[in-house]
Amino acid sequence: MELLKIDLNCIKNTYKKRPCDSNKGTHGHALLIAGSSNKMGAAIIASKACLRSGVGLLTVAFYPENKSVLFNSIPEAMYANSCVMNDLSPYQAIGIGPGIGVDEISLQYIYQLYENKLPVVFDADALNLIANYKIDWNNFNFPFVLTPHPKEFDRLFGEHDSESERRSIAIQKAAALNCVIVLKGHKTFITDGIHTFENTTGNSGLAKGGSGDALTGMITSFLAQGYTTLEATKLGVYLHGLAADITLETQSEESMLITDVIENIGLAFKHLNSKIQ
Ligand SMILES: NC(=O)C1=CN([C@@H]2O[C@H](COP(=O)(O)OP(=O)(O)OC[C@H]3O[C@@H](n4cnc5c(N)ncnc54)[C@H](O)[C@@H]3O)[C@@H](O)[C@H]2O)[C@@H](O)CC1
Ligand SMILES: Nc1ncnc2c1ncn2[C@@H]1O[C@H](COP(=O)(O)OP(=O)(O)O)[C@@H](O)[C@H]1O
Ligand SMILES: [Mg+2]
Repeated sequence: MELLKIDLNCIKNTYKKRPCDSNKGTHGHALLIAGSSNKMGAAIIASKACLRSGVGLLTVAFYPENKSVLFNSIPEAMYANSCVMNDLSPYQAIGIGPGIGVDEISLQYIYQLYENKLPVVFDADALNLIANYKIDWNNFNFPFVLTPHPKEFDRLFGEHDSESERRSIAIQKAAALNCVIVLKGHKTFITDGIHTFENTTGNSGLAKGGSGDALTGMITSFLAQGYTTLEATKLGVYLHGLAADITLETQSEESMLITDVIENIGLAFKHLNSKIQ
């Protein structure tokens, strides 16, 4: 199977310019299920990255006691009480997992998705819940993306000794589960079981807590805007890495924070737009 590079040429063919007569409804409404009392940072990071990636509306679902944390840091986002999150009709895409924890309460979020038809990004603790509670993949009758780092990948699909072993299992699993798998790392690998891609952007400034949470927000944003699971993951992974590379102009790989990277998503879009006629 040919390994295609996710570079500017590839992304130029994926990215659709924003129409000048659009409105917030045109760009979709994303639902992020993220954060818990000790990990509200994960929800804030994912939300900011989601909004910076062009979504029309964003609702974040988590425990009610943390409501003010969201409103104080992201006034653009709306809030849904995660305990009564049974009406998914307002949304176009769902991202679930960053910082939600792996207890029985968080498990309910996974159960609530069973009847859903919207595309879903499963990340972080959502992946750990699927692994810990041996959730049957047949419950997921909707398009979905898995975004594991190597440790999460091994929790889901068994221990592997090398990255090449993980890549070949990822291809098999993506084909069998009819999903897209994003195996994160230095050169993030993406597969839908038919095609394989390797990202060319990003640097070790991203090797810090919260970087993956931002990626989940970005991919969810692109799904809500109508990109397919494969397009949304390619765009998200490429722009996430490009924003980190642009951040090297003002920060080092050591000093870079994921919040700096999120602030540069705009420059990453500008760079991409400047290359498109
Ligand atoms: N500010 C926050 O609230 C943060 C919340 N986070 C959340 O905390 C929860 C736990 O996630 P973690 O990922 O930290 O914990 P995990 O225990 O799942 O994984 C952490 C370990 O995975 C390994 N790993 C990661 N990437 C690797 C790579 N490319 N190659 C080899 N090994 C690799 C490393 O050994 C690392 O210590 C998640 O829900 C996550 O979303 C984290 O994202 C950190 C920031
Ligand atoms: N050395 C590196 N070079 C390029 N990208 C990296 C590097 N290390 C980590 N990343 C990227 O940073 C993100 C880390 O995600 P993850 O491990 O889920 O972090 P967290 O859960 O703390 O948010 C992934 O997108 C990964 O590809
Ligand atoms: Mg993560």
